Amino acid sequence: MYTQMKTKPKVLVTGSNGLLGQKLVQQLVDLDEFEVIATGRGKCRIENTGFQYVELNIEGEKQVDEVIGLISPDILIHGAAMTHVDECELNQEACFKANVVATQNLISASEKADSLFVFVSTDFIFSGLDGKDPYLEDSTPHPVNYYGETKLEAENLVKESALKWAIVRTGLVYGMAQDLTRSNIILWVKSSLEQGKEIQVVDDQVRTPTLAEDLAAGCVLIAQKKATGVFNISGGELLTPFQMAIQTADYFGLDKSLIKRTDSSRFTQPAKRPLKTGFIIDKARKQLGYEPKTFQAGIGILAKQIILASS
Ligand SMILES: NC(=O)C1=CN([C@@H]2O[C@H](COP(=O)(O)OP(=O)(O)OC[C@H]3O[C@@H](n4cnc5c(N)ncnc54)[C@H](OP(=O)(O)O)[C@@H]3O)[C@@H](O)[C@H]2O)C=CC1
Ligand SMILES: Cc1cn([C@H]2C[C@H](O)[C@@H](COP(=O)(O)OP(=O)(O)O[C@H]3O[C@@H](C)C(=O)[C@@H](O)[C@H]3O)O2)c(=O)[nH]c1=O
Repeated sequence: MYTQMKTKPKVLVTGSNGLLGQKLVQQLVDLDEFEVIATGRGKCRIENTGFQYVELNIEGEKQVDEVIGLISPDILIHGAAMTHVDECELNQEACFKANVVATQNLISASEKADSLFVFVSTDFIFSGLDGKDPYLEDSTPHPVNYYGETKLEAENLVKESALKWAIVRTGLVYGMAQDLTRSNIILWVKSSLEQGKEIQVVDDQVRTPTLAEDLAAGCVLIAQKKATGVFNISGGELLTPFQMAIQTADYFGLDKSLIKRTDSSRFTQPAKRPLKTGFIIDKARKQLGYEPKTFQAGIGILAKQIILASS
């Protein structure tokens, strides 16, 4: 279960088996400044060592109370969520439990432990219809899908709590990790083109795609500085998915003619996507010293990890 070591401040991570979670645990362990407690649903799927793993389904109020009460983390980084946006639209009860009820469980338990609560949120709290400028930390949210509604509701629970808190907003995270339960844009474009499949890709949605390692690095900076408030932690380039797909094809020398440009009126998914999101990241740059990789450099990092994973 868990052995009290109490030599360094304790950081507890939720969602450790996920894309962000695996990168976050790796960076926290490598930093060697914290005692790292990784929590996740079911068995540990992280390959590295140097941390303790505790099974924790955060939808269980009693289990959350027991684990947080026993560990009493100095910092809790809450990345766990139901992240399949379409699945969230179609199964709203499951989405509410995973994204709202679970967050309330963690808040209640953390208030007793007086932890710094770092909540990972999303650009999907915004409508994407507020004009061409990317979003600032104080922009007004208007979610257009249920996933976005639950993440906004969770943000408000955090803000209304008695906790010291930070909210990390990011968007369109891409990267490679073990046994992921969902793909991400570079991986699905690359695998589709390698299989000779034609893909319809929108060119009217705008994002600031974010390398998973950069998102993790932003969360680590907040933990190190015990920073509070809202921080936009994303890539620094505004790109459409079509532009991202073309850059991915060019990088891997794949057939660009398979990428068919479309737009949101013709390409629809079960859950509506906000049209133009993306973030201004000046506050994180100035206050945290955060500096993301370019999208090109991010693809290069993924390319190396794909080669390593297949060797
Ligand atoms: N990916 C993206 O593009 C973006 C993500 N975000 C936010 O970043 C955070 C991390 O996202 P990402 O790493 O990509 O997502 P993943 O889906 O890769 O990871 C989410 C993790 O949460 C875990 N989880 C879900 N429900 C529970 C539960 N009830 N108890 C315990 N663990 C649970 C999942 O467990 P299991 O592995 O068992 O399924 C999974 O490991 C999320 O909060 C997401 O909303 C924000 C913007 C963009
Ligand atoms: C699958 C697909 C997606 N797209 C576009 C739609 C969208 O803008 C972009 C990514 O679509 P996906 O459905 O893969 O990812 P999506 O669910 O939109 O990703 C979201 O995940 C959640 C967790 C977040 O918090 C958001 O920030 C965002 O990253 O690519 C196409 O154009 N063609 C396609 O065939």
